[in-house]
Amino acid sequence: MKELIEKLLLELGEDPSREGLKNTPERVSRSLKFLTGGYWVNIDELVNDALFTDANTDEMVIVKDIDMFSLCEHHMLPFFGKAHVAYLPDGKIIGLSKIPRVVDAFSRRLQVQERLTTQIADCIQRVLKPKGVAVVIEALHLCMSMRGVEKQNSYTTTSSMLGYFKTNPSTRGEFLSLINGSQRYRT
Ligand SMILES: Nc1nc2c(ncn2[C@@H]2O[C@H](COP(=O)(O)OP(=O)(O)OP(=O)(O)O)[C@@H](O)[C@H]2O)c(=O)[nH]1
Ligand SMILES: [Zn+2]
Repeated sequence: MKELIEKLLLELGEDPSREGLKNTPERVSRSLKFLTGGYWVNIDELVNDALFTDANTDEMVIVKDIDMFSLCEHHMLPFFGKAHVAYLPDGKIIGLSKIPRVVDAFSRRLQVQERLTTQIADCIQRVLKPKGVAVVIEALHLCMSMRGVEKQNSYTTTSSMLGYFKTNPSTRGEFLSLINGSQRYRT
């Protein structure tokens, strides 16, 4: 990858041997590997030690305002914002930290926001088998703000509702009202 980055710098009209760029191919390569590290995450290993039996919890669990950073697959530019994830337990709960970890595992790839949203929901549904899962992501796409159509404040919201969140309007309504005071709206 380092050689490719060096070639890219040349194509851009830069001098890869100048002081500031000398280690750039190495840095970019490390950085890109981190930003796409989600391809190598084994989701089952990630969550399996943190699934707990709990017959008493049957109310909605929500983790909201999870920072997410991803790369759009069309331009390889960042899109970033907040993810809100909820589930309705059915005899099992998941370690809370695993929810942001699942968000990271699917964010750190080349993505479109819609697919990222469904992958997170499908993953939680598959490993936890709850009565329902809801995921909402609000994000700003740099490919729409620093280039292209150049709109600075246009957030994109996507959602994926499974189980009760899809079939039961009051469950969906409760989730949406609980995330309505989310960080993005407060700032
Ligand atoms: N649906 C969806 N589209 C996205 C996402 N990220 C970027 N895009 C869009 O992907 C499209 C790619 O369109 P093209 O016309 O092939 O690319 P382009 O000429 O660079 O388009 P502009 O961005 O309009 O300049 C653009 O409309 C982007 O806004 C995403 O997460 N979801
Ligand atoms: Zn893009």
